[in-house]
Amino acid sequence: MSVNVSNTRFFALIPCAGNGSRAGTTGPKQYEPIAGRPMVMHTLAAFAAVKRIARTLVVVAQGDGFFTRNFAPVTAAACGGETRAISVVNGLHELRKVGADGRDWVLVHDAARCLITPQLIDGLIDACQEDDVGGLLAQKLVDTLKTERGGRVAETLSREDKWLAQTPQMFRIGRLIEAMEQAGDSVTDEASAMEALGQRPLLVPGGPQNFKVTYPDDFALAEAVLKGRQR
Ligand SMILES: Nc1ccn([C@@H]2O[C@H](COP(=O)(O)OP(=O)(O)OP(=O)(O)O)[C@@H](O)[C@H]2O)c(=O)n1
Ligand SMILES: C[C@](O)(CO)[C@H](O)COP(=O)(O)O
Repeated sequence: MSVNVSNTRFFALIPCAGNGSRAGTTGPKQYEPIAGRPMVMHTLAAFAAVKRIARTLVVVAQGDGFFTRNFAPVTAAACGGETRAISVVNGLHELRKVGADGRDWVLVHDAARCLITPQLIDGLIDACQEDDVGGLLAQKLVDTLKTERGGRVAETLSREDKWLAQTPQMFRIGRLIEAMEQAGDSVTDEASAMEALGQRPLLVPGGPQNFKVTYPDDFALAEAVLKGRQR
């Protein structure tokens, strides 16, 4: 059964309060320069280009002065928590405080996925806006999948039904708050919180370029892609 989409709005929530401990940077990785500007500014530029997004809220760590200094055209809330899940829940409550309705949609997207494009965001909205549950960008597994025991292969699994979860992940704000609060502080994405409520989010093909900058080598790759797009 599809839902009435006429009055619902779309919000974006960008968790940006991590330390980037795997990235090997001196400060939080999301502010490292990539292709001429801080990583998170590429992420925000993609969302700014999607006109049907009513408002973008960036969740930063307490004491983070980046958005004050940079006067970025976004709302920043210093309500980041110990884990990504806590940052997201706090951000969702902040969205409700600034006027979002529980039935409005939210697209939660990692600041660290700075190669997201307006086309991918629009594609996710188009695919999910009439769905009862919502969904996420994801990438079908291309490699052969092994499990490991003691440094050796334990088993080769079928890759036919395996996808890598990406962001944005798009759900109704009210239901997502309920799901995230029940799932707890260590859940690693929004879809798994919804799954724990018995929901089956839509898998919407993203792309290999929408990777999360996580390890030191990822910065050069992200820079090459962004510079390629600027040409
Ligand atoms: N407590 C946290 C942890 C993460 N994030 C954000 O969630 C996104 C995905 O997290 P990840 O890439 O794992 O970032 P970090 O937690 O910063 O990295 P690491 O695990 O290497 O420390 C990032 O945009 C990050 O800033 C957040 O808002 N609050
Ligand atoms: C949400 C996410 O980017 C989907 O792949 C991922 O789960 C974030 O996890 P991390 O452990 O914070 O890197």
